Amino acid sequence: MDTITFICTASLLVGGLYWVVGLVGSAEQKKRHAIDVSFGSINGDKVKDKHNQYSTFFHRPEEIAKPEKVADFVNVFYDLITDMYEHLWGQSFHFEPSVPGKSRLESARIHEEMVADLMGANPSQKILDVGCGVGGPMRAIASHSGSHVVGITINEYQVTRAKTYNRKAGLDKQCEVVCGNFLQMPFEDESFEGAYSIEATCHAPKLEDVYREIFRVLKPGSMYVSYEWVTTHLYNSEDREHVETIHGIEIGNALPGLRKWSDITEVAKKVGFEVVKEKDLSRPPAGVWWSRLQKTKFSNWKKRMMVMVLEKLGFVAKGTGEVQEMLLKTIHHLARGGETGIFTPMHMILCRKPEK
Ligand SMILES: C=C(CC[C@@H](C)[C@H]1CC[C@H]2C3=CC[C@H]4[C@H](C)[C@@H](O)CC[C@]4(C)[C@H]3CC[C@]12C)C(C)C
Ligand SMILES: C[S@@+](CC[C@H](N)C(=O)[O-])C[C@H]1O[C@@H](n2cnc3c(N)ncnc32)[C@H](O)[C@@H]1O
Repeated sequence: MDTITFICTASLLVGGLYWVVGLVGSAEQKKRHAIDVSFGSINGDKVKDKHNQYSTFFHRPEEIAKPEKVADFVNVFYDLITDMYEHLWGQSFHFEPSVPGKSRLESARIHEEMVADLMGANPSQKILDVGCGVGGPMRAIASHSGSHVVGITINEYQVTRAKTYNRKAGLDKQCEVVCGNFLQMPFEDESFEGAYSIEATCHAPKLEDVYREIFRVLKPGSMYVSYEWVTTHLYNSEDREHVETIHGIEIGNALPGLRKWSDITEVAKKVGFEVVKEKDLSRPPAGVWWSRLQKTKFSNWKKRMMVMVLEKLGFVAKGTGEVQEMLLKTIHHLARGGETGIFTPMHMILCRKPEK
């Protein structure tokens, strides 16, 4: 072997080893630049089946229309993507306006603390996090306000992750996590002094059902804040590109159907809330929320190629590439939704449950 061949072979071996090591570590061990393809929530041999199960919902739209099926399909989605999200995005599964001079994680924290400030959360209160994910916002809000936070998520794996992170952050006394459906919450009437939902109620087949349930568990006089995914006044249902973009967002994010911005207050009032404030937090002068998606696009396509090869070689679970591709397509649609202004993931509504 001549020197050049030796150097090339050695580099390929070292490079290959680097990627493979990046693939097999646990979510916490892995570095952010490794290919994020573990599925802590499901066995490797089930990834393809689960992804097929997920896609089937969109091939049979009548399935998505059945409210009782939606929770299952959302749960399958989070089994598939929770680890991937955590690796590259962190413990908060939402967007935020980018704040000049701040990193994405710092901007996310500001966006989360704003929820606590809007609710006026304080250490004497018990607050509900509706659709809590792995608890990034819950920990930020508990530390910022001193309040006790109870989170609910439909996904059992997220409950395990959230509890682990709460313990590690020393917040397990202040933060609780429950597995359950936010359409039928296992909580007493009037048992919370505040509630919030961050980019979560968009998964509900009917917004009215989740808002009514939140209204039920709040004490009179309590505040509720929500960041909603909606189409804006610029969306035109006659425009093919608009329709494609919105449908693309729904497919890649387990959404049974995006709502119009004007539906949000209407539903809040219908279930009995007073609407105190409503604002699209993505509007200028707020920094754009989709810029980071565009930056990651190219490096993600490189990862896609790598995953394809590794899947063929049997190093990663079959179906991994399909899940990754679904998320990559979503990036495109989300960014398009942001650029055209027809979609926002941060339509904020602040409500109060009236005093009796
Ligand atoms: C609120 C929701 C999720 C919003 C965002 C947190 C996520 C939307 C799209 C996600 C991602 C797309 C591409 C992924 C990439 C292919 C993978 O290698 C690493 C993770 C991604 C970057 C991932 C990260 C989270 C998102 C930006 C919805 C579900 C209501
Ligand atoms: C995009 S994640 C946002 C998580 C968290 N709010 C955050 O910002 O990090 C949406 C969350 O809503 C939860 N969810 C969706 N449908 C649900 C349902 N029917 N009942 C309970 N949780 C649900 C998901 O399990 C997930 O945790």
